[in-house]
Amino acid sequence: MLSDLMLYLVIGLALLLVVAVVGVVLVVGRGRRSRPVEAPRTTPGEVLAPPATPETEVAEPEAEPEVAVPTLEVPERPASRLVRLRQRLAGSGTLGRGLLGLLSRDQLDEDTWEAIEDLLLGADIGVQPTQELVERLRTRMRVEGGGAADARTVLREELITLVDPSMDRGLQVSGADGNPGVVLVVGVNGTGKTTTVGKIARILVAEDRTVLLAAADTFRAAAADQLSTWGERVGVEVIRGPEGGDPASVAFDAVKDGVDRGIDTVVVDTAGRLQNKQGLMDELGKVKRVIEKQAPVTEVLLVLDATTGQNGLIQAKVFSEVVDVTGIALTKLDGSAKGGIVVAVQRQLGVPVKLVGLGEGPDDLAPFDAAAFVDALLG
Ligand SMILES: Nc1nc2c(ncn2[C@@H]2O[C@H](COP(=O)(O)OP(=O)(O)OP(=O)(O)O)[C@@H](O)[C@H]2O)c(=O)[nH]1
Repeated sequence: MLSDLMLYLVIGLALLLVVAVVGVVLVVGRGRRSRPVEAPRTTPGEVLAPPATPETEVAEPEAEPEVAVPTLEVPERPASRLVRLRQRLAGSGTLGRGLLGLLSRDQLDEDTWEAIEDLLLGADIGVQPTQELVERLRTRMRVEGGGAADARTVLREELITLVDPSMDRGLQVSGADGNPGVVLVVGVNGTGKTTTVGKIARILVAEDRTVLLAAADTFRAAAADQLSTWGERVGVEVIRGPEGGDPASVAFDAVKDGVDRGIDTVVVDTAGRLQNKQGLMDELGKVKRVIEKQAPVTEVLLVLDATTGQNGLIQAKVFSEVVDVTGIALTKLDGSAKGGIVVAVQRQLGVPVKLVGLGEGPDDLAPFDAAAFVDALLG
């Protein structure tokens, strides 16, 4: 009897306990859900997702508020970029396919050779290199000729010879005697100069080098902003000056900073207004002289737009007379059916193409390689 009473008492207490626990859980849960969300604090210029409206209820389960940690991008390593060269050029590889089609004909008559010549000239290879190539192709096809496979081998070898695999295409990004390497980037506005500086910074970061960028294009504030954005994405500092200020002073400050801080490479973006040759000569000459009070310039990289054809060659000539150009970055090769400009510009300046721009994406800049380029052309 007494034990029955005790049993009912225990069951009753247990039920009470369960009701109490469920009640507490419900009250706490509701309290949490109705807590207003704090609007995130922003500072000017910060890019954030649209803020949640205060007082709105947040759906369950409640997540810990995310702290916006700026994540740095990890740029692609240069070696894997060459794969893209093949894809991008294959799209506009009319030159390679056209040449192969003609050379594989059973009868290589005069009309065919003329068509081959027209194709080469149309791809901006230039008159002299075209004649040389056609001459060599004629001889070899006569001696070795016959069949599409042979045509491909002969054409590949001769195109590689024309592009010249013996040229040193390494970008000089290292300084001597503890100085940083200084890369001075020159070229007409719109060729992709600022973009190329940003892309070079990414390549250097991918190779674990410390980098500083100098926005010495002080004529357009947007150019410095553009460069700052490139820098922020990979954690590279950008030295800039007041709009309309002296470009040489920005370049000097950046290189001095680079020397003081033991930076590996300083890349200097310049303005390339071609209003007249004397003005350009004065400006670029001063930038280079002033930099060299701190450390020697190790590379003068001329940025050329591959789609501008003969115009690009004229620009190249003017710049090479003003500064001692040591390498060429050929941009927008992805949008050009005129890959032959590589040959023409190297011949004109006697300077190697060291980098090629293959698109607007951040890692669309690849080190140039003669064999990979020809293979990409031939598809
Ligand atoms: N398709 C393609 N577009 C490119 C390439 N390189 C640069 N561009 C584009 O070309 C345009 C001009 O590039 P910028 O870097 O601003 O040219 P810039 O010579 O510095 O000109 P300013 O900034 O006016 O001094 C931009 O829209 C780039 O995205 C490339 O390799 N391929």
